[in-house]
Amino acid sequence: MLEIISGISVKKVDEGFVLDKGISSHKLMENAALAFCNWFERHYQRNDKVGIFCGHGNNGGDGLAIARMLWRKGYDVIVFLVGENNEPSPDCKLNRELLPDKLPALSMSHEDIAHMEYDLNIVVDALLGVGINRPLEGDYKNLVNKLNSLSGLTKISIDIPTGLPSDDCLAGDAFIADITLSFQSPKFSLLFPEHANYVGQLKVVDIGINQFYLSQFSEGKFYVQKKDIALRHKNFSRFSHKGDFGKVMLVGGSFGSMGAIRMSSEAALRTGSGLACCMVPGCGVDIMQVSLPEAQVWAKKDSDCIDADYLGYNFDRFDAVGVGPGMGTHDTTAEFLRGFLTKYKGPIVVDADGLNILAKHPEQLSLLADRSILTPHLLEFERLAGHCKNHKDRLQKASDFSKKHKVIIVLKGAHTCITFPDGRQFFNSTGNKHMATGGSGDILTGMITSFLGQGYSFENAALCAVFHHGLSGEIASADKKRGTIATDIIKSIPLSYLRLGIE
Ligand SMILES: NC(=O)C1=CN([C@@H]2O[C@H](COP(=O)(O)OP(=O)(O)OC[C@H]3O[C@@H](n4cnc5c(N)ncnc54)[C@H](OP(=O)(O)O)[C@@H]3O)[C@@H](O)[C@H]2O)[C@@H](O)CC1
Ligand SMILES: Nc1ncnc2c1ncn2[C@@H]1O[C@H](COP(=O)(O)OP(=O)(O)O)[C@@H](O)[C@H]1O
Ligand SMILES: [K+]
Repeated sequence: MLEIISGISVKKVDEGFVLDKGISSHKLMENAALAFCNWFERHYQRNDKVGIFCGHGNNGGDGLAIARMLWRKGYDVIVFLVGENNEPSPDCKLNRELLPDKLPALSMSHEDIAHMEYDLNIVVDALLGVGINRPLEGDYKNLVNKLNSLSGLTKISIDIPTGLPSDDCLAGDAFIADITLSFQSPKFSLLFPEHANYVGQLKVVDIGINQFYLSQFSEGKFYVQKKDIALRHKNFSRFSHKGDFGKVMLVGGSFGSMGAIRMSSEAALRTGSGLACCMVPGCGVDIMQVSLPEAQVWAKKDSDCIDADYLGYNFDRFDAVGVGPGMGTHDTTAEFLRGFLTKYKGPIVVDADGLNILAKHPEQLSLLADRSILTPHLLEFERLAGHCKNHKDRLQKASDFSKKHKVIIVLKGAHTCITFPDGRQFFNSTGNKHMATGGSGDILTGMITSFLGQGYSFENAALCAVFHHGLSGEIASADKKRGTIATDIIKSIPLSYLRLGIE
């Protein structure tokens, strides 16, 4: 699991690793540059004209090393030097000296920036990295704004777009990248929705600092990738029966909103549940039975929403229950939820209108069993936890809320963040904007409930479900892009398992 560490710690990791392993900081920079070039070679042609803009710190040093390596590989490279009035860092200085004589390197004066006209296909931003300690000013600011105004070329940031602070929200200007290639672990602020347009696609490349070493600097924040997830799955044997795969109940739906619970239920089945039963109002029985014959249905005749009469049902026969999709927030439904939370002490997932009811009746929060999983999107979270100034504040509030109520918060969005009561936060790496389509959250509810029902720990259920949900979204949208709809994501759940070699 990749550690997400603060900018200050990056510096300590860097210095400590160099001391501990007896390698030079120059060698570490060479590793970083090589990792960048290996990635670059896989994506770009040698006839592309590459402009590499280098500052006076170690980020600039990376850019200079990259320029030298790409030029040696036969790329058409021009280096632009900025901040020459500042004292360069030692490794930046060394890499300036190591630039081959024949490689064009231009010092950018004030005037050059104002009148810059080069025919480039690719701009590489190696101006400033995690060492930024104030908003951009002077030449750096002018150049970043100039580069941002260029269109029709690919813009790549090294480690972090110049101008973005590594742990805080942006104040001022920043480079707008199409792709950001972050070294070793993603910097915290790259995961904030406010910065999405600056970061573009996020890639993380290994530069050889091992995770064991990094874990000394752990701040309890992790970036979850494919290799972290495969091992968290349970193995089922040749003799496994329906019971081993779990019986789950999905509660929700109301007149005119039956699609949500239908999708949650199908997602639970596609995730592998042995049995899925849905509890719906009477008006939804035909819809469920016709559209999802694999699910059992339990309902009260002639009802339009789940009400307190549903409390007579024996929920204890289920291994896990998901509650909320399409359920509405009627008073009688709130009464049901109060009774249900009092009665059922197995693993639960609360989503959508279940969360909206909790926001309207905060006294019900104390009824949640420890480690209940709540899956709010950003707005649902604010209804529960109050207004958030920005994403950093929101993440802190998620941590406080999780600790206070001893629940797991799955804060949905790009890089969905899973927060545990002990303060750990896991950021997901899968998914894309095409998942921002009605119903995709209902699918996640079904998936988490399914994993809980299969006997996964709370942690593994949340992590595996969020990862597969995102990967299913990526697979579904590969050819449908903007036309992707939620049911496409459900159909791709089996393919997501296959990508991880899980049968
Ligand atoms: N372990 C790792 O991950 C590795 C990290 N590596 C790389 O190192 C990068 C971090 O390097 P870094 O610390 O030298 O910082 P960087 O941002 O290049 O320059 C900071 C300089 O800029 C200045 N300055 C600050 N704000 C400013 C402003 N607004 N406008 C103008 N100037 C400003 C400030 O000086 P000041 O002016 O305050 O005296 C300071 O001297 C990291 O992002 C990664 O690319 C890899 O090489 C290897 C392994
Ligand atoms: N830009 C994005 N990148 C990655 N995942 C996204 C993005 N937008 C939305 N998602 C995912 O799609 C789901 C949307 O959930 P939600 O907002 O509850 O939708 P609904 O209420 O329509 O079911 C979440 O799991 C979220 O993480
Ligand atoms: K940069």
